[in-house]
Amino acid sequence: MDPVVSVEEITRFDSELMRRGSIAQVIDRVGYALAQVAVGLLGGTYGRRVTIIVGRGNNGEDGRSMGRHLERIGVRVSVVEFGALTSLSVAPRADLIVDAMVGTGLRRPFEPPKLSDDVPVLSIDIPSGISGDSGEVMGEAVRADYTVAVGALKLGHVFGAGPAHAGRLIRILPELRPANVQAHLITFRDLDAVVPAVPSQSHKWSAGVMVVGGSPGMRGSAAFGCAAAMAVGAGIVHLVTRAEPTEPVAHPQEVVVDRVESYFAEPVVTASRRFRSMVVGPGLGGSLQIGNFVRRLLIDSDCPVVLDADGINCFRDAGNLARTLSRRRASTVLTPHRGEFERVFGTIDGSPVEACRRAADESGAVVLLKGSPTIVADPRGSVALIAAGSAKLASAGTGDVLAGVIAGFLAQGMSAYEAAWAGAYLHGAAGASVSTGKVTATSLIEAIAHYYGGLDRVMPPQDLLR
Ligand SMILES: NC(=O)C1=CN([C@@H]2O[C@H](COP(=O)(O)OP(=O)(O)OC[C@H]3O[C@@H](n4cnc5c(N)ncnc54)[C@H](O)[C@@H]3O)[C@@H](O)[C@H]2O)[C@@H](O)CC1
Repeated sequence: MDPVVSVEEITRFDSELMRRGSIAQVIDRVGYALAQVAVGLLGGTYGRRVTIIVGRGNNGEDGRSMGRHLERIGVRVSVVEFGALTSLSVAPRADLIVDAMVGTGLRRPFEPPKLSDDVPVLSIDIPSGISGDSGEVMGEAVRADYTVAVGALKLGHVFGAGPAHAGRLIRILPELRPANVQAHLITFRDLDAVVPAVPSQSHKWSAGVMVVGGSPGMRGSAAFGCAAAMAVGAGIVHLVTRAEPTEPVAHPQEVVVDRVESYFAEPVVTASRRFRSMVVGPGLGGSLQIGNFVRRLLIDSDCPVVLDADGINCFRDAGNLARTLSRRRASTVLTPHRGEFERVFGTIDGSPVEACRRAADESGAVVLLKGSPTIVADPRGSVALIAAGSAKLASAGTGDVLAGVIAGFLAQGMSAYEAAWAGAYLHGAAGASVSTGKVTATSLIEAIAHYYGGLDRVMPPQDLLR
């Protein structure tokens, strides 16, 4: 897991360095490490020319320090003050332009000089003009070919326009970060380390998953959840679904279908005792009776639950949801998209990470907010960020697949927090590996089964840091 810090966290850390009088040494180390990266990119030092555009803060100081180290090893360096510059587009005599104009200290809309399109640009820490917290462009922003993150990644590397402006992200001096960072970026190594090994003594009920969902005319979602749980190793999957007596129920062949005419909690609670996890919600529909059914099921069942879609929608607000969840004896993972999240927990008008952390604290559940990146917050305060996804995943049914994957992991004994972030990473990484333009729920399930089956062989093509 790679720590990801907010601007507030890093500013506090820098102030502490200044208070201890060690900022100058730190900047010297940063400059040395940056110079090493530049030499690697330039393929040597002899005859190489680097133009460094510096601002007035520590980001600019990093640039100056880098320049001194490059000069020492024979690179021809020109340092240009950002304020004195309007254009670098006319015949820049450089092999590399370094953007050290403004880093995490960005406070107002930025107006970059025009940089040449022909010379690669390396941004120090974060491209100038990108907010270190939201990743949004403030005014205009530099489009870098390389961004060298100093110390920990910043939220702005992962959110908003940050990834698109950063180019290839390289990190130096990872130890330069505050202690007790709460947000972490999930990487392929993390998934690889937690995926459950199948125990030699296992039988199908060791990892049974029950999916409760579907209503007349809304069959697909629950079926996708079932297939996804099987793809990641669920031993047996039962689908409890409401259907008209004559209606065919689409589902994978291996799934056992318990067709009910109405949703009543008691028999489902009794049946749930054999299962290790449940998905509640996909295609369930909404009515007073369904709301009561979901509440009863959550309170009376001892199974870890992934509460998705209509399962979340049947709660009026966060207080209403928290009251029910506080009576549960097992863990809960909520998997809202932004609309579902805001309807229950209120509009996100600041940091989505903070909003998600508050929602987890308020509800006592692990909250997974789908997006780019997906955020998973644990009620104990940890936050995982998953940037493995791709825009190709925005298609009907992919959310149901995610709920099924998480339930499959829960059934194999993973904690709710771990199952949620590992599920989101696998879902995103497998989705991004599909070569067709758009990912359908069916192709995604196949990709997940393939990716999961060969975890020890596949390489992670889309991690931010390589
Ligand atoms: N652990 C770390 O991450 C460390 C980070 N360091 C560097 O320190 C940087 C942060 O330094 P500072 O807090 O001094 O902040 P910056 O240097 O990023 O920015 C502050 C300066 O930029 C100006 N500024 C703000 N918005 C502007 C805009 N829109 N247009 C033009 N100028 C603008 C301010 O007036 C101020 O002069 C990091 O980005 C990184 O490069 C290192 O120097 C120390 C260790």
